[in-house]
Amino acid sequence: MLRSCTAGLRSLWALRGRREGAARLSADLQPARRLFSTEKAVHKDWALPNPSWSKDLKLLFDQFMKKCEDGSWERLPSCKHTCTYKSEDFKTYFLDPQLVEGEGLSQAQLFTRGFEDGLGFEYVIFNNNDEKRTVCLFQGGPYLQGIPGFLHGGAIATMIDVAFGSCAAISGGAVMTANLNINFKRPVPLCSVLVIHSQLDKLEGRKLFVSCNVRSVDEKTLYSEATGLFIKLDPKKSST
Ligand SMILES: CCCCCCCC/C=C\CCCCCCCC(=O)SCCNC(=O)CCNC(=O)[C@H](O)C(C)(C)COP(=O)(O)OP(=O)(O)OC[C@H]1O[C@@H](n2cnc3c(N)ncnc32)[C@H](O)[C@@H]1OP(=O)(O)O
Repeated sequence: MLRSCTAGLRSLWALRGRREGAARLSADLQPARRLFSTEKAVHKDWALPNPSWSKDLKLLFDQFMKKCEDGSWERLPSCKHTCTYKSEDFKTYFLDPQLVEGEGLSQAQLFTRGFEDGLGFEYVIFNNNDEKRTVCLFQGGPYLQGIPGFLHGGAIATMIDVAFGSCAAISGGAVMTANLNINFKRPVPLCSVLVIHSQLDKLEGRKLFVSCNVRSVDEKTLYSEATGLFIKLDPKKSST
């Protein structure tokens, strides 16, 4: 079931014009930290198989878990309510203390994890840190329909953005999407499994250029190709 979102949450990341000084932030963020820390109680990892996962998705998951055994790949855990992975910079520099007053962040959750099992985004991301690439295994559920029987392009774009974000974060840490370009080449049947291969192509100062292809499980069908630009957040800039 889709959950409701407060007006405050909608502006969560649109905070560049309202940044506070670092000293003031560290004092004012105390309520925010309390909110985040209470969420540790529900620290479930959603990037693990559940009964809605198809045979294909489970099979691929097992294959990649095997690749993790020698340390070359790692599975990224995924939490619904709070980010634990390299997200401290976001909290430190981008969280508006005003947002956490009242109901604020208590209802915040990751967009892609806001659906009941199997209805929305079912996915897991594996990182290869040495090769600076990721593989995202994604099953798009019935609530992500666009054209009848097919996945909504926005859902594909969302998943590409998430996969890119993880790939860019390998080298960039706290990054944000600046640009996404997607070529949708074939419609994706609803509830099918997609494999998104992302890689870092170029690192230029704070700019991380990434690209990906989105394929069927057997790799025979190329559904989409995309490129993206991510910017490593600059703490000096963001605290002025
Ligand atoms: C991704 C997270 C990964 C880490 C976190 C791990 C947690 C994991 C947990 C859970 C996974 C969840 C994953 C979610 C993934 C979703 C991500 C999103 O949806 S992000 C929301 C949408 N994006 C925005 O709202 C940005 C809005 N834009 C901005 O805030 C700024 O424009 C920003 C930060 C992108 C850049 O601003 P400046 O002030 O820091 O930097 P300036 O000086 O403007 O640009 C730096 C360089 O980049 C170029 N640049 C900037 N934007 C460009 C653009 N659109 N196209 C081309 N070049 C651009 C500039 O020309 C400049 O280049 P020159 O250094 O001069 O060569």
